[in-house]
Amino acid sequence: GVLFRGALTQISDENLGWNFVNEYNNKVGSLWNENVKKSWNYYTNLTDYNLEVMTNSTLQMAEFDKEAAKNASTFAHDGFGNATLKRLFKKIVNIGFAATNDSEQLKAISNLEADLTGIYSKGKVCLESKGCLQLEPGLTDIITNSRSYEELLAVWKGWRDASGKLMRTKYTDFVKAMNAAIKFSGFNDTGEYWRSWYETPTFEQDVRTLFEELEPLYVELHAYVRKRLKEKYGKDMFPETGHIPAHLFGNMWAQQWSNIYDLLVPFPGASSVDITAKMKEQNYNVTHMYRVAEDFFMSIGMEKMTDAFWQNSMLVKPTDRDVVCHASAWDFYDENDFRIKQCTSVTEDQLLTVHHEMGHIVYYQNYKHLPRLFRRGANPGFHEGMADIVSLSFQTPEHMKVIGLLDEVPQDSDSDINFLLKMALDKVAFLPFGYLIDQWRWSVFRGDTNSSNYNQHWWDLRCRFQGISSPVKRTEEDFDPGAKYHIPGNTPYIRYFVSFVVQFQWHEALCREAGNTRPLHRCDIYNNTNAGNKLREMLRMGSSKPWQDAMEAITGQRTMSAKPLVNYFDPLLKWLKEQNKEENTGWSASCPSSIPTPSALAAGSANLFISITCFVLCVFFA
Ligand SMILES: CC(=O)N[C@@H](CC(=O)O)C(=O)NC[C@H](CC1(C(=O)N[C@@H](Cc2ccc(O)cc2)C(=O)O)CCCC1)C(=O)O
Ligand SMILES: [Zn+2]
Repeated sequence: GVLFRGALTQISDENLGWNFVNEYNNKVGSLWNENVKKSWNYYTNLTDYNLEVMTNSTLQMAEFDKEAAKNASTFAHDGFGNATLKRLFKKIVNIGFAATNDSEQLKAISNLEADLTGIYSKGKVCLESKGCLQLEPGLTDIITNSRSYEELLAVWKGWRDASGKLMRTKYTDFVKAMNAAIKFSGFNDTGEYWRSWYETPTFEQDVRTLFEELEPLYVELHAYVRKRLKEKYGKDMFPETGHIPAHLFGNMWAQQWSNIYDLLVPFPGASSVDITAKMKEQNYNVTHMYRVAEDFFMSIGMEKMTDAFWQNSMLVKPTDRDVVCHASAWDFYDENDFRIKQCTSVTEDQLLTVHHEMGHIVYYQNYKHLPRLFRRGANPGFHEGMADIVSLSFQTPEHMKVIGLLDEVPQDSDSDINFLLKMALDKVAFLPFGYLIDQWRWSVFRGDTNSSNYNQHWWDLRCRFQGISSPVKRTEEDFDPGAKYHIPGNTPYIRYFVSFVVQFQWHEALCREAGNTRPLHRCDIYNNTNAGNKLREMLRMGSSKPWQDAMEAITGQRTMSAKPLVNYFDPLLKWLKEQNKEENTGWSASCPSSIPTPSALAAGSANLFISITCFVLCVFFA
């Protein structure tokens, strides 16, 4: 009977296949819910006990995944006719690190990730002026608001000493354990496994091509920002090579530059929106920020946040325990419990992050009807694109007026350039950063980069792609990648580069669907259910189909394209080229050999003082 046949040949009866996957879906309901709850408990209360409970749960899940994969392979699922059934089986057998037969490796992976995340989340820098500060909110506030070269440098270097520098050895072990485990899944290294989620053989080349298409726009923005920062900090502090010191951008990683918009305003006379000031003026509190975001999603036809969301989320930093403050959205796979964990403060940056995290929740809500194996983004970049898409509407002056954060909508071209520059400081500035993080990590996983040149390769990429350089000497004692959450947190990053490309493709398509007649950068899909319905068509697919089908559902195309992003910023590019006529745009591919430091600045001005004095005395006595 079935047993004998199952023993020697694989089961080809698809009805038995459906029984298997339906049973799997029911079993993982409580299993995944329990596992997510234990992760949530650790991330919102970093105790050893919660870590142990979470690690044990992760190991149990791995055992379950291995057993399910083994049973699934008794079916001839590759030969199944039904594409959906075939796809479900593929996801059941594709279990990543859990395929290892050495549970010590899994324990190491889980514990090292927790150790590294713990170092990052508990890291603090003690400044004589301000006491001891953690990344959020203390160090972030200084990096955002200080305009002192030296103060920024102290915080920038201090954070790297308190985070990445302490992670180097653990990270080396972490990579080794992950690469050893992933081999049991048939992948050469962890990077190959992560790229497999995009189901695109040419994925690595595709993202490089997209980056190269977008680089000219970035180079013009970089040249303009460099010119303005030289005016502010003095050109002596900038290396001859054309790079910009990494600590001057209002962001700890120089990944987005909108916090220094005040130093860069193209037309100070024209209107530009300082949303943070307006929020404070109007006594925004944290809950109101979440209500504003919920209102946007409901206005395009999405469901409201569930009661469980409001009851179970952690929306402000607790004062009585250590937590992972890095914002995140959580799906508990029970079709009702969806949460955000965020140490929310009342700023513009944070209001955008609220919309981002809630965007993830809206994706969870729109695929909660699917088998659990399909309750993910069409690819990881799609989940991030969905998280960001409403911010392209939300930030427009038109929408700022709708929600009362702007009194009048300016129509003059100067204000338009002001607005476009502000958007570019987030969306264009980010592109090389979003691209290079996993260039570094994929090369580490491949073994091309190892602990003898971690930092060297990191700065080679930062200098080459971002055109920024370290304001202080860096050695292999440092481990600057570890100062960025996603490296200790082991969250893949190319998803954000993909997101920043596809969100403009979708924005263009949704605005067309909404009958928008304004320029793309002024389009606001608020209150437009046609746009919302189009978006929902894609969201409801989850990961049940290849992402090309999901892309087609919104845009009618099946590929990623940089054109909508370039079109969106076209008016700005013209203006930037005009501004940069006298500039040597670009920078040398390798990092500067010498680093101007504040002492050099002091020495410089001392020399200046001496030479002036001599000049005066010589003239006088002559
Ligand atoms: C359980 C779990 O992990 N859930 C996932 C969601 C899921 O996969 O279901 C999740 O919540 N991931 C956290 C992560 C947080 C943030 C982030 O890390 N952002 C990047 C890059 C960036 C920056 C600006 C921007 O506009 C968009 C992206 C950074 O800060 O460098 C922090 C602020 C914004 C988003 C996130 O939400 O993506
Ligand atoms: Zn996200």
